[in-house]
Amino acid sequence: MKIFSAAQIYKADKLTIKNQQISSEALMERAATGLFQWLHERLRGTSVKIHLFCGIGNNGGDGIALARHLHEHGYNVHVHVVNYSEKRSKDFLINLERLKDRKIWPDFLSEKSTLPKIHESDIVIDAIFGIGLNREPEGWVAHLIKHINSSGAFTLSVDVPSGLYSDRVPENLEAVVESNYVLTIQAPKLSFFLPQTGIFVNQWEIVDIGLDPQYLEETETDYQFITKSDIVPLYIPREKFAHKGSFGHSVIMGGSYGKIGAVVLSTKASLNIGSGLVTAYIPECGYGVLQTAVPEAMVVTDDGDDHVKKIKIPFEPTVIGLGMGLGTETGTVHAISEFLEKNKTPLVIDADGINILAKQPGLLKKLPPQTILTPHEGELKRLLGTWKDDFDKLKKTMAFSKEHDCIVVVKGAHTIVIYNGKGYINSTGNPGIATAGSGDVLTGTLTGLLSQGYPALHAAIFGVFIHGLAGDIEASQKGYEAVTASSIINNIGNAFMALFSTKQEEEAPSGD
Ligand SMILES: NC(=O)C1=CN([C@@H]2O[C@H](COP(=O)(O)OP(=O)(O)OC[C@H]3O[C@@H](n4cnc5c(N)ncnc54)[C@H](OP(=O)(O)O)[C@@H]3O)[C@@H](O)[C@H]2O)[C@@H](O)CC1
Ligand SMILES: Nc1ncnc2c1ncn2[C@@H]1O[C@H](COP(=O)(O)OP(=O)(O)O)[C@@H](O)[C@H]1O
Ligand SMILES: [K+]
Repeated sequence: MKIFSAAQIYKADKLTIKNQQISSEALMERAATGLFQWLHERLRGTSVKIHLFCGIGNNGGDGIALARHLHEHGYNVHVHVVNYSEKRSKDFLINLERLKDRKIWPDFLSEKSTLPKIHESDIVIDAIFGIGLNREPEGWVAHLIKHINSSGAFTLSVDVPSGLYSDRVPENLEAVVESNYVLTIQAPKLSFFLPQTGIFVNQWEIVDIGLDPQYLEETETDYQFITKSDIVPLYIPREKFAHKGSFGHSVIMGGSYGKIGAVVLSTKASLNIGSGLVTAYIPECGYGVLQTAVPEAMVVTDDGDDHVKKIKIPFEPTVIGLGMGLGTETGTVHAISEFLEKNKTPLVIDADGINILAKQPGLLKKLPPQTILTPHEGELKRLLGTWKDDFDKLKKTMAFSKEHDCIVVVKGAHTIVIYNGKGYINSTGNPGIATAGSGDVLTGTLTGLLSQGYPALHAAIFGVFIHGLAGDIEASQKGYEAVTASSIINNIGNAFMALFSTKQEEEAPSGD
């Protein structure tokens, strides 16, 4: 699902009006109808008090038009126009007149107004600012937003939570509506998915207003929200006469005294995602553990007892996943540097592997093309240095990925795969996955996909999705707290099954 910029949405808007020969006001009516239907299906005519806070632009226009529909169906509506500017939009004014024709008189809020009382059991519709927000709200509007946030009332935002930009972090985080639900017009916005701005969006859903399909289809976007329909086509089916050699040989390299479990997890994940053969490359101390914990895997031990210190792999692997639990002992850093200087095998690099690259950035030039790096925020900072905010972080990661021709998997609640100037935002996963070792499972997953011949970018996008889905399946049965890295591995198979389930389920264009 594409994530369009505000400028692209405005362009789609214009083209739709031209190509479908409809007025902008008719387009607003489509939005209002979609919003109304969503609410009406859930409220079913209840007498709950609904406060609509409407700005004076088209976002406000959507709100005013929605108020009319609600009123016509007998709802108890209270319309407050947030009069932050004299520059009212044409379609706002048309809808305001229609409202007045029906004898609904909004109250006009300005700097001097007393704020309306909002009871906890009321509903707030937030249509103050949409994607037209281009500066911080004035003090009194910020104050109103704080008032809404502290009311405790269920808050539904139209298009975006008011005060939230689609592409940058607001200066005053108290001047942003904390939405319970966002009904977003046509496509989600980038800010919904980043930690600093996504906190204002609890759940979201799309209201489809039928913008020009050709434009939507043909326009390239910097970011995509990756859902099941993007993932299924990436799958490589297994052939009947395939044998284990057809699915490659993964090496999982890592571990040190006290951190052998990281390699166990990656090794198991690599097997579970379908790697033909898996060899764990570990220091001597982990031999017994590995052989016992993962009988399917082979083990090659390093000369080092407690940590890796001289890398010798006695065969040619298909792919190597390295770094989990590796440590950064001087001997290990030296061994990894020496190894990377000569290595030509495709790589997935995580954890201490990334930390070693950060310490010796010269090694980045030696990485094979399209090496996959899987940093969490801390590791990414070591690689890139600091950033101003989440948007700057993405820009810097894109530049880094371009410079070194690597795929960067920025891990988080919405993991984002960055490559070739594009960002692929994952839709699966839950806070239960924020648990020790889940990153090791991800590295094993990606390694196992590369081993089977998935192109590197596909492996990253597909693997991140399956990993999150496996965690979702576990959480749906056990709750967030009980999700462990091992339980994610155990659900990889179920995640595949869910991907190809023939159960007729519609893909909901929504997220939380
Ligand atoms: N195709 C679609 O997607 C459709 C979208 N639709 C809806 O339209 C919405 C976008 O509407 P919009 O362009 O009128 O902008 P909106 O957000 O209402 O702001 C209004 C104006 O406020 C101003 N302003 C900005 N910041 C400010 C500030 N801090 N304090 C004070 N003023 C400030 C700024 O004007 P300025 O003063 O800069 O000239 C801005 O233009 C969109 O979110 C969706 O809900 C639907 O109608 C159907 C079709
Ligand atoms: N709030 C969250 N929601 C969903 N997934 C999360 C969340 N927090 C972390 N994750 C996922 O958990 C994994 C953590 O990886 P990492 O920090 O490397 O853990 P470890 O080092 O313990 O293996 C990543 O895949 C990340 O995307
Ligand atoms: K809004």
